[in-house]
Amino acid sequence: MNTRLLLVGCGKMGSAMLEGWLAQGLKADNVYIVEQAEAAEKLEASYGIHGVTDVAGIPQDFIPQVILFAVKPQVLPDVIDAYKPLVRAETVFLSVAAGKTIEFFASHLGKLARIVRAMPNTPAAVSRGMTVMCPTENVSIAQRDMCETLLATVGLVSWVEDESLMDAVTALSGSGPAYIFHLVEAMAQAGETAGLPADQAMLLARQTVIGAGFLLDASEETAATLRQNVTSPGGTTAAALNVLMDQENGLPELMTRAIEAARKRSVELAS
Ligand SMILES: NC(=O)C1=CN([C@@H]2O[C@H](COP(=O)(O)OP(=O)(O)OC[C@H]3O[C@@H](n4cnc5c(N)ncnc54)[C@H](OP(=O)(O)O)[C@@H]3O)[C@@H](O)[C@H]2O)C=CC1
Ligand SMILES: O=C(O)[C@@H]1CCC=N1
Repeated sequence: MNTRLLLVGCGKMGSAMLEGWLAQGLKADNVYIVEQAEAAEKLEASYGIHGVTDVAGIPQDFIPQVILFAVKPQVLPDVIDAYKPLVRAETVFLSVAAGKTIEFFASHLGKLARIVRAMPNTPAAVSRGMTVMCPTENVSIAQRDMCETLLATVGLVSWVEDESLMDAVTALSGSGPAYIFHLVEAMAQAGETAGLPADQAMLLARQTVIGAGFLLDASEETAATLRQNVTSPGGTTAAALNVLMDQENGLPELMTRAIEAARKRSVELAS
C-alpha cells in the first residue's frame, strides 16, 4: 500500500475506496486529493491526506504512479485537460467514471497516456468491493499488477479486454449495490403491508439481506442451491418464488429490464 496516488474527486465512490485503502494501511503521505475547498480541508483534517483544490497545488516532485479520476462523468470534459502535463510512462490514469471510454481519455491526454478504465462499487469501503478493469495496450504488466493490487485490497478484481463490456459491468456490479439496498426497502415495505410495525419490518429485511449475503460468502454452494435449501416443497417460500420467478412478470424479467436500462445509460454517458 505504498502506491503514490493522486485522487481526483473524493465523493461517494472516491471516499469508499479511500476508506478501504486507509483501513488496509495506505500511507496518507503518499496520497494527494484534488477536491472542492471544503472537502479538501476536511480530508486533510480527518486523514492527514494532502488535499488541494487544483492540479497546480500538487508539488512538482510528487510523481503519481496512479491518477484516479472519481469525478462525475459529466464533469470530466472540463477537468481532464489540466492533467495532460502529468502524462508520463510511470503514471497510469485510472478512471472509474461510468461510460467514459478509453478513447475519451486518449483524445484529451494523448496516445502516450497509459489508461485503465475501471468500474468499482461502494462495498469497497468495507473491503467487499467488485472492480472490473480494462487497460490500454501500453499499460505494462507491472502497472496492471499495481492497479490490481490497489483494487484487490478493497475487494475482488476482474479484467475484460473488450471495452464494450464495461457498460454491462457498470449496469451489474457498479450500480448493483443500489438494487440490493432497494430490495431491503421493498421487503420492509411489503412486511409493513403484511402487518408488521415499520421499524421491525426494516430490522427483519436488513438482517435477512445481510445474513443471506454472509451465507452466500461463507458457503461453497451456489445461489440456486442456497435458494433451494430455504424452499420446502409446498411451503411458504415456494409460494413467494412462484411470484418472483414468474416467466413474464417475475424478478428475472424485471432485473433484465433494469440492467439493460443501466447499460444503455452507460453507453449514453460516453458522449
Ligand atoms: N457512486 C457509486 O456507487 C459509483 C460511482 N462510480 C463513478 O465514480 C465517479 C464519482 O461518482 P460519485 O462518487 O458517486 O460522485 P460524487 O459527486 O459523490 O463525487 C464526485 C466528487 O468530485 C468532486 N468534484 C467536482 N468537481 C471536481 C473537480 N474539478 N476536481 C476534483 N473534484 C471535483 C465533487 O464535489 P462537489 O460534490 O462539491 O461537486 C464530489 O465530491 C462517477 O464518475 C461515477 O460514474 C463508479 C462506480 C460506482
Ligand atoms: O449511477 C452511476 O452512474 C454510478 C455508476 C455506477 C454506480 N453509480
